[in-house]
Amino acid sequence: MSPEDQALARAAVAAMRDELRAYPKPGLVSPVDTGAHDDMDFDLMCRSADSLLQPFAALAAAGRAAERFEHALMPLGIEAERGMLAVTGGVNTHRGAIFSVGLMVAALARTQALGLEVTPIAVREVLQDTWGASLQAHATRDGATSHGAEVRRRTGRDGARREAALAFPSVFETGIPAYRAARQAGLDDNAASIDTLFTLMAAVDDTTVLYRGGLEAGSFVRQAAAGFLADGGCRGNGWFEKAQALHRNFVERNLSAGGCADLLACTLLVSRSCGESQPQPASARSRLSGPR
Ligand SMILES: CC(C)(COP(=O)(O)OP(=O)(O)OC[C@H]1O[C@@H](n2cnc3c(N)ncnc32)[C@H](O[C@H]2O[C@H](COP(=O)(O)OP(=O)(O)OP(=O)(O)O)[C@@H](O)[C@H]2O)[C@@H]1O)[C@@H](O)C(=O)NCCC(=O)NCCS
Ligand SMILES: Nc1ncnc2[nH]cnc12
Repeated sequence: MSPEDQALARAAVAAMRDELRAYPKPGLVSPVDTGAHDDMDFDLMCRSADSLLQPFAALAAAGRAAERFEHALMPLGIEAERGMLAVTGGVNTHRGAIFSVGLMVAALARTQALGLEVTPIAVREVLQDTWGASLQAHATRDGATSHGAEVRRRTGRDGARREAALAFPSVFETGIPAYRAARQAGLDDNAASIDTLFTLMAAVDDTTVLYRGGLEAGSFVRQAAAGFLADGGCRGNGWFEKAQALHRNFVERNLSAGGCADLLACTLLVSRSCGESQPQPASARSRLSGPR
């Protein structure tokens, strides 16, 4: 594995840790509380993210060499899932992230290897050209016993595998533009991440929500997120308290959009790898972010 592969793996884990640190995220785990989860907390999730350093470096190396999804990327992903479950004592902390962030890592590495300028458009095109056909086959593969497959049978809604087959519209058409606009408006990294999370929640069919609460819960999450954004999102007055109130509401309803959290991590990884997020001066940070 090259130093470039290792750097990409470190960037991926950093993006996942930043997603974890962001607060307030409705129903999700953060340093403040465990949200709507009784089997995982912030420390466990950080250990889970850290366990992915070596697997992501291996995925970067495989991606750089344009190795095939079925023969290289998928077995590496399954191996990473095994490692994660060993670290967490069997709790599914990051199965979705291994898949989505792992594919971003592979696509970023391949984009570098081709000598292309690393932009969101280039990364998406490389993902599509290199693994698009395999990801489409993966999306329609029958016989999976996952929660996502059960949601598909019960509701007809698709999740992570369809998202990948379409080369992650939620990341490239929703998350990255939202994060870019939020940073350009002067929001600090926490507020921009929360604003992006709400934008994703308003747009995505998240199978973790649909598994727990069915289509009704899916509509509630999308409407709650759209309402927050219509009120100004993280640019509006009192956004922090409003997001905290929604967080409490989601916990009461036992809802949490784990898939959107993964898509936020993908957004942070690709945005930063494409040089889209520069650190801000401390004065702007304290002016725009709510209390932590
Ligand atoms: C492709 C797989 C991810 C399998 O996908 P499938 O949909 O068949 O199965 P699930 O096991 O349900 O996993 C999907 C996970 O993806 C996240 N997700 C959900 N909706 C979306 C979406 N629209 N777009 C993208 N991603 C989405 C989500 O992951 C997060 O939530 C998990 C934790 O949530 P929690 O509520 O706690 O859920 P559980 O523990 O399951 O249940 P309870 O607590 O309620 O009891 C956590 O994983 C987050 O990351 C979905 O869970 C994939 O597994 C696969 O094919 N793997 C093979 C390896 C591979 O190919 N890797 C590729 C390497 S590049
Ligand atoms: N912060 C978080 N809380 C719960 N599930 C998640 N999956 C990925 N990130 C998560």
